[in-house]
Amino acid sequence: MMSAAAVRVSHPTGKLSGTAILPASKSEANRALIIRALTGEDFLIHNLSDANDTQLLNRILSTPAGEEVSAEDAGTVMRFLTAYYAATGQKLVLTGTPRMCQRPIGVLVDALRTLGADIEYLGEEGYPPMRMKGFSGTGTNQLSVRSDISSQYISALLMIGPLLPQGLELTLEGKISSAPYIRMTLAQMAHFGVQAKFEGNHISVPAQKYQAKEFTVESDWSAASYWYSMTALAQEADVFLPALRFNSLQGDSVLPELMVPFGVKTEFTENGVRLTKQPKEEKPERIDFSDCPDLAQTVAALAAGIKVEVEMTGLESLRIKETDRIAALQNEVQKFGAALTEVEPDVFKLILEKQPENEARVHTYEDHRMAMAFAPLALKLPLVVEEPKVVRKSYPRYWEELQKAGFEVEEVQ
Ligand SMILES: O=C(O)C1=C[C@@H](OP(=O)(O)O)[C@@H](O)[C@H](O)C1
Ligand SMILES: C=C(OP(=O)(O)O)C(=O)O
Repeated sequence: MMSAAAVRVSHPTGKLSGTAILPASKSEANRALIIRALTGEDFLIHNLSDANDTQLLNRILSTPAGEEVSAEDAGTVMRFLTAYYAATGQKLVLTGTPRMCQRPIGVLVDALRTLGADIEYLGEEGYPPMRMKGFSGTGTNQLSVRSDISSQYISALLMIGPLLPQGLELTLEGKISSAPYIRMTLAQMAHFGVQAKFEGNHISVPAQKYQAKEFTVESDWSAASYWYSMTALAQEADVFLPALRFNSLQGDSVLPELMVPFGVKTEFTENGVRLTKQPKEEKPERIDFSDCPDLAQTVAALAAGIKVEVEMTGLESLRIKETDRIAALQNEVQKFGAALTEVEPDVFKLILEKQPENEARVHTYEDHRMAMAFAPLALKLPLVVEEPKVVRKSYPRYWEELQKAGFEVEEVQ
């Protein structure tokens, strides 16, 4: 199924029940892997994600680096390794997929150069591939970095901060996008014995040593979002998601609150989360995705599927992810009778225009979240998802878990 050109997805009963297995968080796993590499010691990371983004980083870090390393399509791998190779003075070429070479990295490279890294762009200035040429460490420890493009640049810098001779004093300029991911980085650094201070727009990381220590990766709240969407779309639903925690490091754990207006009830139990349907109480208001950009596609697809008009903001960073996610959403929601229109700068309104297509064919733009966000709409009408293998980036078992939940997933051309 993973290699099929497309899958036809349907759900004969529209009723969902049972347990769905989530992948572990690739964000937490990739931070733990980088920090483990920085300690130079071996310790166990439990529940390491089977996501390709994590398996790839684990492979790269556990084998001697050759002359060229590919981060493939994994943003965290590209950004975290750039800082890691800079700080450890490794000399090699860092590249990725053609799309990765269109995802900007200039803010991070400029910051690392200021710290004393020698980095050369091999293609377009500001974009991978880059040649990492060593680290002189003669730079300052004071940095001002734009924080409105990607938090991954900040996380990458923070993780190498304790190893720099004078630590790191980081001033964040502009809006702080994806802020929970910065807090996740600091929380994981604290787990490994490194104390930092985040006040206002300033982060201070004194020079320190990481302590080798086991770490357990939590289940992935971003992946849970697709089960929230399925619960909202099903006629009846009672879904159990094991191992999700209320006190999560992940910003996407806002889902229980965010999904109330869509009619999903969340109960936390000792072993995980139970999702059931409840009446849709109120119309969802304008939703700001600045702190949880990976949930935007889930919500846009769901709103089209349950025919709820919604306003979405905080979407700037979506243009530079696995694909231009705004353009991709605008194309695909149309097939479900909706339109996503920018009504004022950075405010997008999803409105309902016409009847959904019979058996819509969803294009996935090499973006795992396009496949996973639209597949739940099969609870309403059968649909076709192209390039189903894209899910391997973060949730390789996605289609198997759908089948367990009563979906029919059949290979087609
Ligand atoms: O640090 C991380 O693990 C991530 C940060 C976010 O990216 P941006 O900071 O680029 O928004 C998020 O979209 C991505 O899936 C994972
Ligand atoms: C944006 C994502 O990943 P990355 O930026 O790490 O490629 C994602 O998983 O939605």
